[in-house]
Amino acid sequence: MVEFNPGIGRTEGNVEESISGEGGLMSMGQGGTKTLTRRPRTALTLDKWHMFWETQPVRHYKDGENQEQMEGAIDVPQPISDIKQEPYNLPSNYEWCVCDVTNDRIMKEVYALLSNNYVEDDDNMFRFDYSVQFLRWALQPPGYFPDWHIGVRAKASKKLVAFITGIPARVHVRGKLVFMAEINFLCIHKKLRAKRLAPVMIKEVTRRVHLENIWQATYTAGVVLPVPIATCQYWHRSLNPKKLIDVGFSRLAPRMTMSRTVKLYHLPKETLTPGFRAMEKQDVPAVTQLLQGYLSQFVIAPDFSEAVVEYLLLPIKNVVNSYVIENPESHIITDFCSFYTLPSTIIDSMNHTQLKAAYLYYNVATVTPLVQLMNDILIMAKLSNYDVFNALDIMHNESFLKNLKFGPGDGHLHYYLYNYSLSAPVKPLELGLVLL
Ligand SMILES: CCCCCCCCCCCCCC(=O)SCCNC(=O)CCNC(=O)[C@H](O)C(C)(C)COP(=O)(O)OP(=O)(O)OC[C@H]1O[C@@H](n2cnc3c(N)ncnc32)[C@H](O)[C@@H]1OP(=O)(O)O
Repeated sequence: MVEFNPGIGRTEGNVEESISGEGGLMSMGQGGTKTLTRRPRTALTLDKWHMFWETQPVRHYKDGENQEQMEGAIDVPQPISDIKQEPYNLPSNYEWCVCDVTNDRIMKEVYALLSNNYVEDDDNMFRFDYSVQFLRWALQPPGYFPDWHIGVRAKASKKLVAFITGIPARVHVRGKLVFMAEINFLCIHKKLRAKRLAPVMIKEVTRRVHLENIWQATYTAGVVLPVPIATCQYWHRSLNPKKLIDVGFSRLAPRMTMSRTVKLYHLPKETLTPGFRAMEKQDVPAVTQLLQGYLSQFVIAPDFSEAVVEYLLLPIKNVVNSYVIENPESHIITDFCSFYTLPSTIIDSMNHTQLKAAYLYYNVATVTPLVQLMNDILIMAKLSNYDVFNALDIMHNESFLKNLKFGPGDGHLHYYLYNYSLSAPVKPLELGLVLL
């Protein structure tokens, strides 16, 4: 999947070096097809020397991939008073800032940075286009810490050039409740790449998380770092095949015409399950119960309180869509499904600027067959003009993907834990956690 080109060598103007004295190796990736799986252009391989990651409390390849591991924290917590009180040093022409996500002007800057510099597919045809509204939702869950929304600015121009965020999360790991940070939206302006700024940003967010007495984190990435706890695959269900083919997201299959393809992906105009409707505030306790019951079977899953369910899963237009099935007679909520909205910019297309993608989020099917529930959610996405519906092969998703005409993408998404070792790797179907 990825290729390491060892010939690239050491880089100039190495930010991390100026702080920690380490050198800077860089690697280049190869092209692929169309899944955007948080894979930056510089891809990494298993046997690469990870100058930064080698120093971190994560599992390392030298530990032996299949060797039995201890389960639990790698490093014990330090006393808070021993934690470095000052931010890490940046090169002299840059400074830290907190990005106040409630501030429209600052969010415009964050949006500009991410929409021009965040994750692209290997061929640089598509780039994630997280909306301001989505970012606000993703970054302010109950109990969030404003100073975990970290920016780096150029001192002279004050231009925002890099970003990383954390949010607090309660996660069950093999039945044990662990307080964690979910780290996301690590982004460095294209002109500042390969200067070892990322390790400094990761160390700074780690420091701020530690100051809240939290010692574990979880994150996902398209790159292979030491060492994924699980590797998942994205699957894609065409909703608007003509546009997907036009913009190069998918190809016409051999011996298929456009009109046969359009017919193949046709969906009914109405959902099929009686009692299918949008989730409302009054459903929060029932949905929480459904989720808690369902998610308890997975090795890694969020601990959803009613407050978190209300925050994360009540529908917000163009951010998150959630549906329940209410039994028409008993009025009991028996099933739940949801997706979030993450469009991508189509980088160089004559006819289209944006790909509207829905990403499967959390589902629980207790009465309705999961495949039927998923068919209904596809119908809802189609009715709302999404172009494609994406799903990972986690939880029980594999059971319906092929049936509902999802096709496998080329990209993989790797899940990671920071400062937590698992006794064995986790299969995608043992994962009950979706990171945005
Ligand atoms: C307790 C609390 C703990 C909290 C922290 C938990 C950990 C959180 C970890 C962060 C989770 C983020 C989750 C997401 O947001 S995943 C999304 C990541 N973002 C993108 O892909 C956007 C486009 N790319 C970029 O903006 C840059 O290429 C980034 C910023 C990714 C790297 O910038 P750049 O290309 O200019 O590189 P560098 O010279 O500064 O630094 C090179 C070093 O950085 C390591 N690297 C490269 N990519 C990633 C990556 N995605 N996660 C972790 N490490 C990564 C790399 O292995 C090397 O270290 P080593 O191999 O030599 O050792």
